[in-house]
Amino acid sequence: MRLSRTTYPGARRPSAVGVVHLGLGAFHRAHQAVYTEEAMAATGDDRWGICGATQRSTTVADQLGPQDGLYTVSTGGPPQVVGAITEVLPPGDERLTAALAHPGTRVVTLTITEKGYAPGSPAVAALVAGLRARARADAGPITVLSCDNLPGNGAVLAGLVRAAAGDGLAEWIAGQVRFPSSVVDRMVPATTPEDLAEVARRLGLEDRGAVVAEPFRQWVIEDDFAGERPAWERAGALLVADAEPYERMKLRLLNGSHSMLAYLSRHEYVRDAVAELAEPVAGLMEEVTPTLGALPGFDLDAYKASLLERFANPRLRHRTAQIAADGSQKLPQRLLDPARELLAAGREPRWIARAVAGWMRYVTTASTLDDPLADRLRVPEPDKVVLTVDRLLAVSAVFGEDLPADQVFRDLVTESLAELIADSTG
Ligand SMILES: NC(=O)c1ccc[n+]([C@@H]2O[C@H](COP(=O)([O-])OP(=O)(O)OC[C@H]3O[C@@H](n4cnc5c(N)ncnc54)[C@H](O)[C@@H]3O)[C@@H](O)[C@H]2O)c1
Ligand SMILES: O=P(O)(O)OC[C@@H](O)[C@@H](O)[C@H](O)[C@H](O)CO
Repeated sequence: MRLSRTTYPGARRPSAVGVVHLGLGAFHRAHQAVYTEEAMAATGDDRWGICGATQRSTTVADQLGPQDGLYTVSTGGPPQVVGAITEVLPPGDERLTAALAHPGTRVVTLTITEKGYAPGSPAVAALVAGLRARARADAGPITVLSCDNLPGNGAVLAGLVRAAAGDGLAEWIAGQVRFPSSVVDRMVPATTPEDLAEVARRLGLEDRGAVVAEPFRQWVIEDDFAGERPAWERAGALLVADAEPYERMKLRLLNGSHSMLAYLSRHEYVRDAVAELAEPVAGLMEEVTPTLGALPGFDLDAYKASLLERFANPRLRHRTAQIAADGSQKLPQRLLDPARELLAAGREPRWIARAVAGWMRYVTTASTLDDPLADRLRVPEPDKVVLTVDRLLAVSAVFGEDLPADQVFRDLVTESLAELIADSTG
């Protein structure tokens, strides 16, 4: 029997939709939806049901629709049923515009992946159509909250929305919409068939929308809302004036290390890769530490140690291939920004160069390349190190104009790539 509000009548039943979410993947279900569920439980304010939409495929709608939006999150103990999602819309569903224009909707959250922030993104187009309808309906203020792994994600999204909306909507957006940045953290691998089988066994019901996550979770949100919001702080979210120091720490230490593991290891899962690569990962973390802003009272050494433990979590089947995908969209904020800052300070970003060389080996040797810039990342003779480094550094959408011109960086990457190729052929 399948999980649904009929077979599991005890699930939370929000009284209204208060949040619209774009990009209803595994991460939203294990992160923002859980915070929202717990905020409703803590306050008794049940108006914060989530209307979730997908832009790319009908898979999630097919999984969650027949389950009335219910699914489970497993972090080690028994699967927990989450009832916060009340509507699931497949790509192109016209109800999305109506939901964004409804006065009860006060917040839009997004997890549309890094490439979802490219100009012309369908998610941004859908958001702008909804905001236009909301302005016409005079439905009141709304907060647009990016939850993707990008620096300054609020400002980036605001820029895309303003550009797509044009002058006609500019005044309304300026008065009615806020775009706070937020930093999100919880490792949530794509669900595997083994995970689904285990959840079915433990729950006694089939759950095709199940997600498996690590126990740790963090959400740092800039406290700049246009109107009401769920009391996420009651579920542990941190409301701050400026998320940037958290963002640097998380993107550079956690996500930078994740990418290094994905490109330097041949293991299928992160948990095994980290056993092999503990030294380079620790080296990378030390190397980027001078580029992190001050976080008074925060124990950085404990955080770094905890990351190594989190990566090694034996319950997580986090595939290195999933993290390696879309590298052209991830390298700049995870590895290249800190490299620039280290170079400017006269330091050699050796471990970053090694991770970048790992990416170069990966994009030139992978049998299929899952990356929006895949066509530009093909190199005719991948065994020729200098040529490969030349060709890939010239992709300015990834490396800008400055890094290719930096001889120290070029030499470090060339040396590392030569070593990696020698290691894999020798
Ligand atoms: N999974 C994690 O551990 C994790 C942790 C922190 C942050 N995040 C953030 O959440 C994002 C999504 O992760 P996930 O695990 O849910 O992935 P997922 O593959 O399960 O879901 C991705 C969602 O993004 C949508 N999407 C993909 N490409 C898009 C595009 N070009 N335009 C608009 N929408 C697009 C898909 O339709 C899907 O709904 C990540 O890219 C990251 O920014 C994930
Ligand atoms: O989800 P992505 O594709 O942006 O990146 C994969 C991982 O590096 C990342 O998702 C981490 O699991 C996450 O950022 C942990 O909070």
